Amino acid sequence: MGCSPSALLEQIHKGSSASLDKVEKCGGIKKSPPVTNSVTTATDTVVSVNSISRGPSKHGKLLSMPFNPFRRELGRGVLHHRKSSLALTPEEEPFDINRGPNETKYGLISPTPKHNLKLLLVFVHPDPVCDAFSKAADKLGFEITISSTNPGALEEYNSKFHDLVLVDTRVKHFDNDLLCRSIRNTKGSQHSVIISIVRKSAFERDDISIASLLESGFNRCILESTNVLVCVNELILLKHCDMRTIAQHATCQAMYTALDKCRDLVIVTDDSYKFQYINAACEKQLGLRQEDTLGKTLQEQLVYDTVQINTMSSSLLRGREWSGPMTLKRKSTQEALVSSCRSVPFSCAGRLPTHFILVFDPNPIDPNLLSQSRGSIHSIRRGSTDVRSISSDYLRRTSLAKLNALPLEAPITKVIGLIDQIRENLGTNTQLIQLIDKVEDILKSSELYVSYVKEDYKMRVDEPVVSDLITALLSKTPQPSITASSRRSSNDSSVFRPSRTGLIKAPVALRELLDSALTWEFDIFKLEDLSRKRPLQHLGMSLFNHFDVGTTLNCDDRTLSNWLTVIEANYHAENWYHNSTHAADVMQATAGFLEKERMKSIMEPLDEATSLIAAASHDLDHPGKSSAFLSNSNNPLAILYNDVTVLEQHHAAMMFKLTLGDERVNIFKNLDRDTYKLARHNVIDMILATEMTKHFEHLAKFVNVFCARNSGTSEMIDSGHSEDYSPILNQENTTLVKRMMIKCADVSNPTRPLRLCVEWARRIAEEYFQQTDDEKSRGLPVVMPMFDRQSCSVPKSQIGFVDYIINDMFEAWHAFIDMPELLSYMRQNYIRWKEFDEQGHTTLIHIQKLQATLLSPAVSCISKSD
Ligand SMILES: Nc1ncnc2c1ncn2[C@@H]1O[C@@H]2COP(=O)(O)O[C@H]2[C@H]1O
Repeated sequence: MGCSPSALLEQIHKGSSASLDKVEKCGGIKKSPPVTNSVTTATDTVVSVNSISRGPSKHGKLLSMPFNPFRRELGRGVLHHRKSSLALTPEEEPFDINRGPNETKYGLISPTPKHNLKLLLVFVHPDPVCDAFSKAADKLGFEITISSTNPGALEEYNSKFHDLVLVDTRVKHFDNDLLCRSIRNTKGSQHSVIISIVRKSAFERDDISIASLLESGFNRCILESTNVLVCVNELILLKHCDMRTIAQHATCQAMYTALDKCRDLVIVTDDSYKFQYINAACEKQLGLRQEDTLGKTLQEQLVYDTVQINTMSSSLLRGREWSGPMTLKRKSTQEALVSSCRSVPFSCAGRLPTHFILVFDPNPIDPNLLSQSRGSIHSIRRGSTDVRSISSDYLRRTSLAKLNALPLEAPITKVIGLIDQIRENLGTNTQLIQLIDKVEDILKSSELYVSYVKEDYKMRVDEPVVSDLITALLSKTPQPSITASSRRSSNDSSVFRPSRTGLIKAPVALRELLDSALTWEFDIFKLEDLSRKRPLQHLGMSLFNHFDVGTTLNCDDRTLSNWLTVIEANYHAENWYHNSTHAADVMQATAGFLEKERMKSIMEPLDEATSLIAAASHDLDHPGKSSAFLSNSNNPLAILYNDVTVLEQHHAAMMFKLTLGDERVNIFKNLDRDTYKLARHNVIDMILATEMTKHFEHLAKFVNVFCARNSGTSEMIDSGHSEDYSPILNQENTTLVKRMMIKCADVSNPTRPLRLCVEWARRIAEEYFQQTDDEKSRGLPVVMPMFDRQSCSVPKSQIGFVDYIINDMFEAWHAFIDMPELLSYMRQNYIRWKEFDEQGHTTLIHIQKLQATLLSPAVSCISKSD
């Protein structure tokens, strides 16, 4: 589009902040009723302004512009203290950051834009009124000429072309009408404002002399005054209303001339698409005549498809520009043509758009070009218009082009690029094109997974205890933490103190137990017992050895052992659930997963090492309280992490702080910079993935990539192992696997043998109950009221946990990693929880009794010694 007529039009309307109220030749942009020459008193505060359109313009289309100078001045202080924003020239206009969108500054065309305003005072007898106006003009920086004779005044005017002429008409010393007519007959006088000063009494009777004054060419009559301030006020009004309007008039003339000469097709409508103006190119190319279009709508005359209009309206009515192809009909031939359209809303008054400007490219879009990629063109040829698809295609193309031009390579840009390629090859299959369009629209959403959780999932939870649990786990409520002092356990230390014996030599029973460290039935509670609550130290070293982590990190055993010691010391032994036994359990599960063939084929040694490290430290320094509790207690950690992923951020940060804080525990010290960076990234990413509020996001991403070929996870499970899908194993997908792995390890307890599963359930329930107790005693909001030790049904909570969190995740995970034992334990345990519930074994006491009887072999290892 060559020159930018829409911008030109905007200049006129926005710059003037005025409404264009009259199009003489053929109607036009209407907003306010036309006003006539009028009279104001110098003491009036509200000013009505006369029309200054004198004589038909060349194009005959415009205009007079009523304008309230106070509109933008209210609340801005005394006018003469600053340059007014109602400037006559662009240079005068100050930069105003508070300017609204409809008040955008544009220059006004003015014959002599930069000069000081020139005032001619015509007073036969200079008197106090003359004096007052003279002083006022001086204050405003006008260049003043005073004349006391008629011919003298004319001569002065002819030599200086004053912007403003004030004629004392109170006494008929000479023919005021004649003077005014003579000035008006001077070439260029249309740029001058001529004002008659009349007596106060002139308005008290029906004075026909006023009418005759206006008739002879005076713009306005104002009242005599000897008060300088009143005169200042009057002159300001004259400057900003009358004189500015002249400049606006000139600007409009210029702009409309430009519009009539430009090649683009320009249409101005009101907000109901009634024609207000069409330019010459529009008349010529579309076979329309301005006269015929007046009062008619765009739909009646030009655009027949309301869908197109509606699409455009949704943007315009919200004050936004719109662009897209539009199918127009040539009046003369009834031929349809598709033209690229840009439309802009603007407002003459108020905030809502009052008018729309539509600018069409003069070169119609070649329908064949559209048909090459979209089936929709066939409908255009037939005369009907599948505009929605054309339009969306056009927008897609432009947005894609923009996207491609950006120096970005996000997965979504790649995907959208691929989708576009697919669309290009779909030929005329409109159904598939529509599907692809839908897919693209959905993918463009930034909340791809979150909304699924919000909308659908939680609503299905009807059991109160489950609802409490799921809401607490999944809700993105802030996650503060407890105070630093209470975070330390009695034996912990953030600085490593080397043990005198160096590497710990495990007793035989413990070593024997560790021989089974890679089995899914591994008895972690026995390890807790045998290791005297240092399971992480022993199991960790054993697993590090097994996976040769020392070699991968180029790190000696002592440092690895020291690291485990420090990490374990920074778990809170007093926590029922989130202690180092849980860390060891997660590490053990991770090791079990890493042993599987599928994982071995994916994981590099550094992946294995960092996965074990992440598992061991994933809940480091956990305060034993849920995120919601911590949020409500305004803990410094919540402040530090701005309530976002507080605990997980802290676990990860704490791990690096401890590790890097002492060379003797720094297991990364021998890595080169790049490897360290990668290791650090891996560990942080995995720890952060354990945040439950992102549970479904991680699960869905994993399922999308690794289970996508099958219609659902259950199908994959039932059909056994899925050799049939092999997603690309790039770094991004490996990351998804590692996230899923640590997530599954983190909540694997319901998939362990019943004895272990029940003990974990008891421990987590105990931790939740303690939280509820704490909340009550501290007067904090009770986050999970159903987790009350008196009334909570532990089996119900476990059934819900499996139903809503565990089942889908482990089905998907099994489908990937091939561990049927996960599902069989999960299902057996589930049945047992149902039985316990039916039998009324619901409270912790009941569960403990069951542990002592039914689950007795583990009794000695699973009871919690202090
Ligand atoms: N058996 C369980 N019953 C209920 N909630 C559990 C169970 N196991 C784990 N969780 C919750 O799942 C969460 C996973 O992340 P966290 O380890 O931070 O905290 C864990 C517990 O809040």
